[in-house]
This record gives sequence, structure tokens and C-alpha cells, in this order.
Amino acid sequence: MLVESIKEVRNIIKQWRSEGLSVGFVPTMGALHDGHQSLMERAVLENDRVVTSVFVNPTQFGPNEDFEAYPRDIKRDYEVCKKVGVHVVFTPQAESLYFPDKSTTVHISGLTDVLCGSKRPGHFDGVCLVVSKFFHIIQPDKTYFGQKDAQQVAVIKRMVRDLNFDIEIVPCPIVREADGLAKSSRNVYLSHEERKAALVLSRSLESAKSILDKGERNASILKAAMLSCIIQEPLAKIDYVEVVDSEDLHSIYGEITHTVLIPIAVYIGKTRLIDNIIYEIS
Ligand SMILES: Nc1ncnc2c1ncn2[C@@H]1O[C@H](COP(=O)(O)OP(=O)(O)OP(=O)(O)O)[C@@H](O)[C@H]1O
Ligand SMILES: CC(C)(CO)[C@@H](O)C(=O)[O-]
Ligand code: BAL
Repeated sequence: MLVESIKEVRNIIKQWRSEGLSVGFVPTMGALHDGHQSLMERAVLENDRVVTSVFVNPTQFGPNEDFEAYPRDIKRDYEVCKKVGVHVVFTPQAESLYFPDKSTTVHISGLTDVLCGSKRPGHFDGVCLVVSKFFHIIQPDKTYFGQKDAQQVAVIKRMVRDLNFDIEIVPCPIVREADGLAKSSRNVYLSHEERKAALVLSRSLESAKSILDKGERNASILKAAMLSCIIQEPLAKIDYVEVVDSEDLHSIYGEITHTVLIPIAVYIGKTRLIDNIIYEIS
């Protein structure tokens, strides 16, 4: 069922709750692909009822970012959700979520000062505001987020802790194209040449993994190897390449002694893509 009204979605969930049913939630910005589908499939397996939101959230886009251009196809998205077995596709209007005075903000400090947070000022405030609204409206038992946006997972977990949401966050693995490119709604922006060039992201992460597999533990050497891999691609412009603690996202410069997150953000032409791996040191 496609539901636009907040009141209606609340009533549906109230009814489910009165029947003792569990509720899973998958927030998305639409233009659904296999990455989103994997989150929805898992939610359908683990919950009696599933809500997916499709909302291109204006407050998480910077003034020079791609809010207008972001791909939108609600008809197709609805078909994908129905096929997967999602029960309600929630598509609120921005006017019903936001008010002109913008009185309330949700800011998670620390974790949002680095990586995408420092490159996209205000981005995580927008994400946290809209996700906290959805959590209040839907009050799910479990909610599903992709590891492709690893910093988003860390930030949302912190918000759930700090605001006492009684919701389990379920991080889901990155789904990739056959050649390694992480699935992303923004991949549609890529020209044929750029699509080939975009492989530099997964290639540089694979090279980091094989360097670690050989026993290298110096984070600076690892970073240098990844940078030199990416700069060989003329269409690529590095936004960041980091080696960070997988929990608190602090940069690591010296010896890697425990599990690390290796997140990267690279412009391919005008399109900014992100990817990462988690490497466990046993
Ligand atoms: N390749 C993927 N594998 C697993 N989860 C994914 C993947 N791509 C997106 N997701 C997850 O789907 C949810 C909704 O993401 P979103 O709608 O922003 O899609 P997206 O493809 O990440 O778009 P973009 O990166 O262009 O903003 C997020 O939790 C995100 O991490
Ligand atoms: C969680 C989210 C749907 C909030 O708009 C968005 O940041 C996304 O798609 O990852
Ligand atoms: N998946 C993250 C949404 C964004 O880039 O705004």
C-alpha cells in the first residue's frame, strides 16, 4: 500500500500493534536498486510487517548538491517494494514533515565532524532529523541500514542510544555490481567512461585488503597505497581516503591493532561516490 499521510501510516501501525505484530522499517530516498532490495528482503524475513519510506530528504542536501537532480521514480519503486513483500510504502510530502521556522535540530557531535560530515556540512543533521521523525511516526522494532553508508550507521546508532529510541539498528552488507562497484542510486549519473572509471573505488579498497592480508599494519602506508591507486585514474578526484577506528571513527595514523573501517569518497567527474571495507584484525 502506498501511504502519503502521517496520520494514515500511524493508524495502520496502531492496528498492527493491536494485533501483536512486529514492525520493521527501511528508510530510503528511492530510485531503488538491489542494495535497497537486500535491506527490504531482510526486513520482510525478520518482521511481521515492513514499512519502507521513499523520501528525498531536502534537509540533508547542501546548497550546491544534487537535490533537484536526484533520481525519482515512485511508480517503479512501488513495484519493487510490492515484489519484495513490503506492506506499506510511506511517501510523505516535505510540507508535512517540515515547518518554516525550522526550530528543531538533531545534532550528533563528534562522529559527524569527520569523513562525510566534514565534507558535507549539515548533512548528518538533516539525516538525523528526518530519521528521528520517521522513528517517532513508525516506532519500528528493527530498522535496516546499509553499510555502504558506514558513517550513517555509526551516527544513527549513537542517536538511538542518546535519545533512548527502543529500536534495534540492523546494519546490512554492501551489495555490489558484478565488477565490484557498490550499488548506488547515484550510479545513474555516470557516463559510459565514468562508469568504467568508478571501478577505482572498489579496486583501491581491494588493494588495501590485500596489503593488510600480507601483514602490513601501518595505516599511513596503507593510505598512501590507496591514494596512489586512485590518482592513476584521470576521471577521479579524491574527496577523502581514511583509515579509522570502526566504532568511534577516529583516524588511525600509526599501527593498526584492531578492527578498522577504511572509508573513501571519490568524485568521478561530477558524481561523488562513497565506498568502504571493514577489516578485522584477529
Ligand atoms: N549498495 C548498497 N548495499 C547495501 N545497502 C545500500 C546500498 N546502497 C544503499 N544502501 C542503503 O540503502 C539505504 C537507503 O540509501 P539511499 O536511498 O541513499 O540509496 P543510495 O544508493 O545510497 O543512494 P546514494 O548513495 O546515491 O545517496 C541506506 O541505508 C543505504 O546505506
Ligand atoms: C537514511 C536516509 C533515508 C535518510 O534520508 C538517507 O540518508 C539514506 O537513504 O541513506
Ligand atoms: N545514502 C546517503 C544519502 C545521501 O547521500 O544524502
